[in-house]
Amino acid sequence: MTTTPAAFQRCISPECGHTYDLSQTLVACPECGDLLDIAYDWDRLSPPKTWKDIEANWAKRTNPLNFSGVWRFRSLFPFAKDEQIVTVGEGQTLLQQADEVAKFVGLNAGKLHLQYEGMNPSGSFKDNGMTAAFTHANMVGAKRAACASTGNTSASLAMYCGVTRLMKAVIFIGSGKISYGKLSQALDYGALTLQIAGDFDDAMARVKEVSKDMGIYLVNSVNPFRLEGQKSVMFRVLEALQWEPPDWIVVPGGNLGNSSAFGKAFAELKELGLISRIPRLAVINASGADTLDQLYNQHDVRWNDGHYPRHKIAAYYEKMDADHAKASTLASAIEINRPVNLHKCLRALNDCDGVVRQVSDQEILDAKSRVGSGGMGCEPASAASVAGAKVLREQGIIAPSDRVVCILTGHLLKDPNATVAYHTTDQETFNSVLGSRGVKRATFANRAVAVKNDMNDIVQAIQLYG
Ligand SMILES: Cc1ncc(COP(=O)(O)O)c(C=O)c1O
Repeated sequence: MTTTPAAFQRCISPECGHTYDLSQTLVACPECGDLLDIAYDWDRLSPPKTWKDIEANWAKRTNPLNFSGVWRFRSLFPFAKDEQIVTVGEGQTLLQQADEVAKFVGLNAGKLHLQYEGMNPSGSFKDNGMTAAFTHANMVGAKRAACASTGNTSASLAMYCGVTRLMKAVIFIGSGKISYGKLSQALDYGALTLQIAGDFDDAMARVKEVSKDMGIYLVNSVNPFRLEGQKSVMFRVLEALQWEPPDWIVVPGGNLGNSSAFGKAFAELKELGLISRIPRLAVINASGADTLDQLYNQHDVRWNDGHYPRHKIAAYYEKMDADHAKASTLASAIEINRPVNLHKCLRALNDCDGVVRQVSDQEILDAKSRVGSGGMGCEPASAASVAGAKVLREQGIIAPSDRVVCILTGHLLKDPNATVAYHTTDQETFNSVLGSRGVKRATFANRAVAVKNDMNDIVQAIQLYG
């Protein structure tokens, strides 16, 4: 008789590979300190054999689990019983063909798709993973949940706590390191919000310590359950493309949870025989927070069957500390110098024949304005994906005929300051918000026209500019 459960936690290091029961609350392997995966013994779980098997599960949309764009794929991450799942209807997001943005990127018409994760209930992709972590927190009877955040994780956690009343949210943010849109969510949804002196990396180190000491459930993406939910972004992309994998997935890289989750999703889908080809993955750093790009492209750090060069990574961080280097980009959501999922991301890059690039704040804002002109828009960090796709196109790594999916991770209204400053005619506002970050011009600005409250002047302005 087997005693190992069909779903369990497992250390990602092949040298360790220790497994743990789902009932344990862990954010690192107790044996070796590396990251943990949720693993499945598929032979005992009778996984779906075809996409039709999966679709059959969601015929009943009145079941909230099938309404959720995350949980309707639950047969691909079966760690919870239906009655344990906590959902607020997350993941109702859209893959949209974007021909105007394709022109900007340098792709043929019909070849660029934008995955609008800003349409989630809290306005960012985080809800995909939060519903999964929150479900696990509920399974283990947590009463408090905590995170460090650049703003979107905290908004999402605060929302799940506010809606369900199942636990209390404790949020750590670096002081001055969060946009007002995101801060307003945490405050309004009733989270205990701790602004600590320091940046995200400082807040992350603290929340880990405090959670351990006080037995608070940690929902940052070091929590392996988060990434199980985030796999569903790729399931929805495939669904929208009639289950035909694109050539490229391009995603902004901050803590590297998305990229790690996407790589895991594709590796598992291939193992299950649901796809025959894995798309290539491009992870895009902001230039002011480029740890992955530096390690991958300058220091040749690779997954190497799980034997990644720890000494090189440690030396890089030691130098960063010695130099007192701090991340700095107006894409505040990815202003992170110590990405917690680095090792998993290296695995994803290996599995998806990946590439890493960095883009400047100027490139991010120009790309953002092109996305916005398409009518939905995104926050600055999200536009790193589009800016990165453009760079890869220019370098000839992405071909004009490749089918590319860029992930738009957060809603335009999360950070209106950057957007308004980009379009402003007021030099002082431009300089204080953008100029200070090295942004020199608003290439695609759509300036407001100042006009007297006078019928003739208004008509003239419309005739002139409209
Ligand atoms: C809008 C947005 N984009 C991208 C990221 C980075 O995602 P990841 O940490 O999965 O790399 C974040 C993380 O906070 C985010 O809020």
